[in-house]
Amino acid sequence: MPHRTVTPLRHGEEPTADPSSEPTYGLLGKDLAMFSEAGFDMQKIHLKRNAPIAQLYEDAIKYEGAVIADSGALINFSGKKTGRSPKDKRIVYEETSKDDVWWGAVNIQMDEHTFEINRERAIDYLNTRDNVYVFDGFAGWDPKYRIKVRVVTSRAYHALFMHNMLIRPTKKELDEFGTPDFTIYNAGQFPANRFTAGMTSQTSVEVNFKRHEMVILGTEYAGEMKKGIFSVMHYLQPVKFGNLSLHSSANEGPDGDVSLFFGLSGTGKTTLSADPSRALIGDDEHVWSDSGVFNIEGGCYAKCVGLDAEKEPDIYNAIRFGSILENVTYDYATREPNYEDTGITENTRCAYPINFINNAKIPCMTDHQPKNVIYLTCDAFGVLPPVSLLDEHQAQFWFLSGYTSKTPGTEDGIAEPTPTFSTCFGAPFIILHPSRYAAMLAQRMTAQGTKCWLINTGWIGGAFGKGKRCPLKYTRKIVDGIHSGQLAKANFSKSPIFNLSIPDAVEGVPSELLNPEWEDKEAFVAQNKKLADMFSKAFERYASECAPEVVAAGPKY
Ligand SMILES: Nc1ncnc2c1ncn2[C@@H]1O[C@H](COP(=O)(O)OP(=O)(O)OP(=O)(O)O)[C@@H](O)[C@H]1O
Ligand SMILES: O=C([O-])CC(=O)C(=O)O
Ligand SMILES: [Ca+2]
Ligand SMILES: [Mn+2]
Repeated sequence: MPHRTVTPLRHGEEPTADPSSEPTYGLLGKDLAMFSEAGFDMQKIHLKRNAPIAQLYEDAIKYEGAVIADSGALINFSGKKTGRSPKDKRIVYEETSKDDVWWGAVNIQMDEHTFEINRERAIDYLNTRDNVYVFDGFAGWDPKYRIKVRVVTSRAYHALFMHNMLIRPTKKELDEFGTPDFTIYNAGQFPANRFTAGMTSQTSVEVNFKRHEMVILGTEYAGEMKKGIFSVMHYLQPVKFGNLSLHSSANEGPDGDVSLFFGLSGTGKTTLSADPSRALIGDDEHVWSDSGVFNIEGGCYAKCVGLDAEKEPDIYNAIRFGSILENVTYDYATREPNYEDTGITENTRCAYPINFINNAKIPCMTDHQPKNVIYLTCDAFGVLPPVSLLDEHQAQFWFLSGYTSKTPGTEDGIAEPTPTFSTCFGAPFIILHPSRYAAMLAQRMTAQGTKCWLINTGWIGGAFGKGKRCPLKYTRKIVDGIHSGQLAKANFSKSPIFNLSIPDAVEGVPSELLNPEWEDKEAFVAQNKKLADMFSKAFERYASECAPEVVAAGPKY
């Protein structure tokens, strides 16, 4: 490609006025025809494929009201929706996947015809835009199991987000990209028609495994795209390859010991996997294959609320040119992001390419099998110990339960700690019956002799309102103790009701902190029972699918 020098522009002049010399088109012949066949008006729309970061910045600033932060990151806003919309997510009922999908509250059915209507609505909308952005990249670092993903969107910010979150192709890979394995049509700026069959709001996020497509209407929250691809992997990896997809972060120590950190949103996957003494494989979505562990993504999507340069330096320093801050407010005079402000949402985020983390392991995969699996839970009841060791049946019980608690303030209408049981630590993303993932996990952990730990990053010394959140510095020490092998050698005592094995000492952590018991012992036991009741109720729906030992590994009283 010959270089073209652009002379200074006059006010209002477009730098890419001549589309034939647009360096980022990169689509010719068959590749271009693919867009016409999909319904795009190629005479009219200005298609920018894998555009350079700088161009996406310019467009986001010009057309979307984005601004540049003092660090060089791009600050964007997602509009009305500032989090995912699980109630508006649907899976198309069709013959190729219908027998594998776990239909119900998590995977809501959509018929094929309605998908066609929404797909056409999305493409019609995109055809009305002057600029349409395409990002072609990969999901999955292991070349054996990766898929080619195409994102088509009307917002430069969405293209940059997926540039950061997918695996970026080399020039050669882009030239030879060919037909994608999966395509996202993101028309999130445009609403779904509420009178279309099955629509309950103006938001619709829908996945069609037969067409290998996803359509987004009525939400501009960028996380929908990332978690949409995760859902695709939760189907493809087990069904096509026999691999286990995981809502977890992963890192590797200097001796090649791999840890997986499972946990629901906000429990600490990103925070705890960023560890200066270990190489980061990834912060949110992985696959445990026959040959090891690989990251699905090319980037991280970190929570920004209360972000502190001293407590989380790796994440703080990753926020620079190329990173996207989402729904973070800023000081108008200095362009400094205000991480304390939750005025727009608690769920402020930053998306950055994983290579912005100093000790990222690139390529983001390992041929070592996990030595430690850590379940993260943020317990607002103040019942669970900061760390405990689970036996193999408890490991399955806690995985299927997927417990954490939401705390007041995070969501509207949450007045007291609200337990959430999100199976496989990620119910909104799973496609198959949870017992299929649980069985694969158990089989792998047993085969590898993997140890399973439960870490409570939530309240200790009392429930929410009385106790305090376990200080991050102590949780980090606990994680260090797991990695050094020190914790496995500790003496353990059993907790009441939940029967968890609690170590008596962890280097750098005050011993009294390790035992969750409150001064008021009666109140502590009552609180244990309250939570245990919730566990038992939540587990009812899985009980018939698991071995009696797994059911028996739950709380007893
Ligand atoms: N003891 C602790 N351990 C871990 N995180 C803590 C602790 N105390 C407070 N935090 C805070 O909790 C939050 C954990 O969020 P994190 O981004 O790691 O969640 P996540 O599991 O990656 O969620 P998601 O899947 O939504 O990305 C951070 O804001 C972190 O600063
Ligand atoms: O998907 C999102 O919006 C953020 C995330 O990682 C999660 O909720 O697990
Ligand atoms: Ca995260
Ligand atoms: Mn996540």
